[in-house]
Amino acid sequence: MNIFPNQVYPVYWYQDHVRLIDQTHLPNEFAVVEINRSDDMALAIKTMIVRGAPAIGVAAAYGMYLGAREIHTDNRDQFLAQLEQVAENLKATRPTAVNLFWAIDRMMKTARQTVGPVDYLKEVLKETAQQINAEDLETCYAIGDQGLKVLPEKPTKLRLLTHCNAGALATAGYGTALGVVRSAFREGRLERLYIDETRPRLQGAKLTSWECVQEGIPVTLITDSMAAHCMKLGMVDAVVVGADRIAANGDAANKIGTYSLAIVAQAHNVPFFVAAPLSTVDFTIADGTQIPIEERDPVEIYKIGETRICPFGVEFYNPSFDVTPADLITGIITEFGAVKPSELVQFQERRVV
Ligand SMILES: CSC[C@@H](O)[C@@H](O)C(=O)COP(=O)(O)O
Repeated sequence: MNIFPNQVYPVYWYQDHVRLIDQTHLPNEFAVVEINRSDDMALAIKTMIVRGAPAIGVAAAYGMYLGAREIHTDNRDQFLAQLEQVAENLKATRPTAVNLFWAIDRMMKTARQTVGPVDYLKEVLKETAQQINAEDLETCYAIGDQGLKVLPEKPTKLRLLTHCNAGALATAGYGTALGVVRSAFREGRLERLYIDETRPRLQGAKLTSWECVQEGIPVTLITDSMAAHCMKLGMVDAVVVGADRIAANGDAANKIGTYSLAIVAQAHNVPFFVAAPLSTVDFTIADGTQIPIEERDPVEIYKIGETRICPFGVEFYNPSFDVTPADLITGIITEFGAVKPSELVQFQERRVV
């Protein structure tokens, strides 16, 4: 079931262009933007019109095809050299979510390995982007199913807590962490979802709560600083979050605030799950110290709406992600099963590219 109206998805191919749900306007306005050029896709990723690790991977795959379409040469070597430039431009948008790099590398590898004239290569790139899009949706459903197997058996109806938006909007549809919540809801296993508002960009308040309201999922919004209090009162049975990049040892980068949530969960003996596709696992890095952390414009923290909330003269630090060490994670829920962080390497061969 698609939670969006009129066969719209967060990222999808429509006739001869890509359409994106503009996530900067939700929840007040549901707008769809058309993307025809690779540069515009890069800008949409940078400005977070499209956001969330799997969704920016899908968007970047389409960005590669749009870029390929703009290259006018019949010479294969020249085509591949120019496509490399397109890839670099798209890779320079956001550094943390590895899905972006995974999708671009997969597209580049496809182009290099495909035999035939340039026009045929372009056609294959379009099909590959569409395949990445379709695969991501299937992967989310599988993560939802796998999550159901490892959520606590008691109580029958669970009170879950999530951070940021790892929902349909952050993927090709359905979601990873919110996919698990969604599956629990559909199976009658969800009492309530608590959502951290997720300072500073408020993806929890603006996006996750919007998704839940669309589907009738019972939801309570809290500020990030309330999670410990809620756990102390016994209001939370498990935490489920997404990830932007998971190292080979299971350290997981996700939206800023996830790490403190994991510490709080451990202090209260609340299981802490990370739900993510294998495209989010970066087996080339041993641990989380090697994950690049994006720093964003400080305006995100010194203004709420149009109002400045602090005096002039202060300095700012605005890291957009943090890394939760593997030992704070109860299980990593992938499309192939949920495992302890230390067991993640068993899936290495199953990762495409
Ligand atoms: C399935 S999305 C998982 C993560 O990408 C999500 O939790 C997150 O941190 C998104 O960050 P964002 O900065 O909004 O792109």
